[in-house]
Amino acid sequence: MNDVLSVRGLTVTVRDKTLVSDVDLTVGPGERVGLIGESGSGKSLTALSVLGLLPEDVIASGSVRLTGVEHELIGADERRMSRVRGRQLAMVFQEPMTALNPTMRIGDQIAEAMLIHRTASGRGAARESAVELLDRVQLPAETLRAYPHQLSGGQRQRVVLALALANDPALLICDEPTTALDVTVQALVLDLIVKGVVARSSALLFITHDLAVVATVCERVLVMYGGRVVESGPVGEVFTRPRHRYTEGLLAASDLETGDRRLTTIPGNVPPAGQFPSGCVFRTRCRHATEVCATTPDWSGSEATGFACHHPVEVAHV
Ligand SMILES: Nc1ncnc2c1ncn2[C@@H]1O[C@H](COP(=O)(O)OP(=O)(O)OP(=O)(O)O)[C@@H](O)[C@H]1O
Repeated sequence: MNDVLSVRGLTVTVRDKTLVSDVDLTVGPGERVGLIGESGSGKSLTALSVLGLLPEDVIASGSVRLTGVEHELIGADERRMSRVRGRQLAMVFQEPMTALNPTMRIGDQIAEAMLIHRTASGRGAARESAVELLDRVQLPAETLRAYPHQLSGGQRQRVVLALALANDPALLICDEPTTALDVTVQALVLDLIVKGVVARSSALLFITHDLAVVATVCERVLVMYGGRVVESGPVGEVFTRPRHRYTEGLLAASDLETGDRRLTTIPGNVPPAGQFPSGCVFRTRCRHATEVCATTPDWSGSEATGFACHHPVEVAHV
């Protein structure tokens, strides 16, 4: 099947400085792909190149193709890109206020997103869909009449998600969507993002520096370092058998391995012989506790036959 997003040889420069080098990246239909890397590694510039939202002095070259869009996205003018953004291509950034109009009621903003792209037959139908969209992100119908400043950060980000999903995009790009939120609502927003894309069979490109979040949300991951993709593969493989020294470092520094001293990460599908006393019970205990994690099977006994979770596991004696 054709990829939803195909990025080939993406290079981003500012004046004579190269910020992103020769990035290849694909996202298949309905696939959830994570893009990780330390601060300044080029994750956001890669996403902004796809969205056509780079600052004026920053230049992208290479190729970005999106399913359902005839033309090349690199170099497309704003008129063309504004038809694609919010329709085939939607985004959720870290700060929800930047995506919302402070002077417009939530209901009107969601309805407008559908009317602009002609995905609703009229204002009445658009408002009906807006109520349904808000319900899907667990916000009551009264939210339609609210202004952004009357909502909490978590509620605003759920509105932004409802807006992003309003036109059933082929691809949703999220750039650190929960970083600015209180930890208590982070898990809910992550869960709603996954549910939202799964329900629409939309593909997801998810940018974060948080490896635990990628392990929760994504199926495949690409690791960026110094503007290049240095490693990629299924999340389970990359996080348990990293091939690149930089990925090993990222994993060592992440809270996949630190925190509560009762928590440890089993490197690989089977605990190495002798690492834990026989008769231990290994139980996955995910920080994020989203539905995605709740499906992770519990495993007990000293002879592992399969261990599906790459989150920290709680080790307790029987
Ligand atoms: N407009 C710009 N002009 C010059 N350099 C820039 C510009 N925008 C970004 N950069 C540089 O490009 C590099 C990559 O930036 P980018 O924002 O893509 O990193 P990132 O991996 O998303 O980091 P973070 O996780 O901190 O958001 C950084 O070194 C940054 O300083």
